[in-house]
Amino acid sequence: MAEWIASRGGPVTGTLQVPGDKSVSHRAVMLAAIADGVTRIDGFLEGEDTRATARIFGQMGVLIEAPSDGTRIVQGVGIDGLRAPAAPLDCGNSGTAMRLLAGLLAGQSFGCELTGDDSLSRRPMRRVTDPLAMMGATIGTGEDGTPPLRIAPVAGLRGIDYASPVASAQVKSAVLLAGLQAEGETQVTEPHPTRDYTERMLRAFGADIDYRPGFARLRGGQRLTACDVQVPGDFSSAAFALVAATLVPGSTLAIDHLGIDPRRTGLVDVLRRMGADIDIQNIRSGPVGDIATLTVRHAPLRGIDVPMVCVPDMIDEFPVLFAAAACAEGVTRIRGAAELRVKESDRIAAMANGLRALGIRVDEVEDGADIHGGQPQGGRVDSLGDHRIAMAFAVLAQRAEGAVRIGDTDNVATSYPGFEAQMCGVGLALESAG
Ligand SMILES: O=C(O)C1=C[C@@H](OP(=O)(O)O)[C@@H](O)[C@H](O)C1
Ligand SMILES: C=C(OP(=O)(O)O)C(=O)O
Repeated sequence: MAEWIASRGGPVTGTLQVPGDKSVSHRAVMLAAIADGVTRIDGFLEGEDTRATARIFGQMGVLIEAPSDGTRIVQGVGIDGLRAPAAPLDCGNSGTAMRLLAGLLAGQSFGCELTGDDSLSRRPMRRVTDPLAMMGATIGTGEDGTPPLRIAPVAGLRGIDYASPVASAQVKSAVLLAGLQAEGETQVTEPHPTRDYTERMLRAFGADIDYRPGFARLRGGQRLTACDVQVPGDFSSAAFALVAATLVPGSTLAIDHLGIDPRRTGLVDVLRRMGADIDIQNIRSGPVGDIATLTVRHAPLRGIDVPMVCVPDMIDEFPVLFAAAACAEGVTRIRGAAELRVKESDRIAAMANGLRALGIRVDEVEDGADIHGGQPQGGRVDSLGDHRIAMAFAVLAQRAEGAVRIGDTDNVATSYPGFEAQMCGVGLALESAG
């Protein structure tokens, strides 16, 4: 099991271009595979999660070439062209892969099994299997609605009008992907708008889909047409360097070619409220949302009450927000974030325990925490195999009094391959242990 030692580095400086967006990369492969024609994907995230998605379509007879890093050429087989896989489909660590594939495969005429690693095997799947069952799918789960998912062949699905109880782009996307193959219309409403890449990309692939924040509707039986995809940099990956540059005195960092969709950039709003100095420049529009250059300079932070309305727009950024809050003056209060408990780890507990080990007071509640900012000490923390927890502590260590040893860091490659090298390149002190 890999470990890191992270400690105070120099100021965070230079220009960075982070790897491609994970959400867009998953969807690009999925839609390209079931479209008619050949799709070229550039900027594809070479992470373990998105590679698992590509591998799974290979198992179902889709030819996907990788002429160079970050490029995929997908020979689409059409919505009715997937072949029954001979073996279980391993989603690895990826909730996005498993939940979206559950929707995409629920209406197929062949059965299959979706499996995952230990972390994914503990995550809740009823949030997708319940609405898919309402559409006529038969999906068996393990105890407590956990993976593996055993999807039975069906003769057809029927559209539904689904009011999702949870603000989750994965749930919305699973229902829409099933709806594409269902009879009649499928409609999804959300308690709070979430990232709309599935809607945007379905439209780019030629589907007739009606959507606005918190709402999407499409007609079943539509075919998709291949459409080249240029994947922007992943804001969730950029968040680590963004916070590191904010925390370390003397820093000025530019992050280029970054997706800045408002459903993803809640952290920018929250950090600015805490006192951060972040500029967004050179905004240009792309098919999956605007891209821009972010420039961030060091600034002292103060604790705030994080507005609950921001939570879905920064759902993957909470680990690194905990790190920022630990170095802020005063208390940062997070509420309405219970979803964090069912990610790759229980991210509230993982961050609270790690911060306490470094001398920071954290009062945990079911749906959040109060983080009492102070001076983090060196020490040992466990990332519990969760990529974002590992990266968040590497950032926090840049302000710690003493080295921070971070356990179980292998899964960083699921979302941010090359994190160590990129972070060292802009000034962070981070090395593999032993
Ligand atoms: O749809 C997506 O690509 C994602 C949605 C979010 O999950 P939820 O839908 O569970 O909020 C996010 O945490 C995940 O990293 C990616
Ligand atoms: C929650 C995450 O991903 P997923 O749900 O795809 O495993 C994440 O990347 O932080």
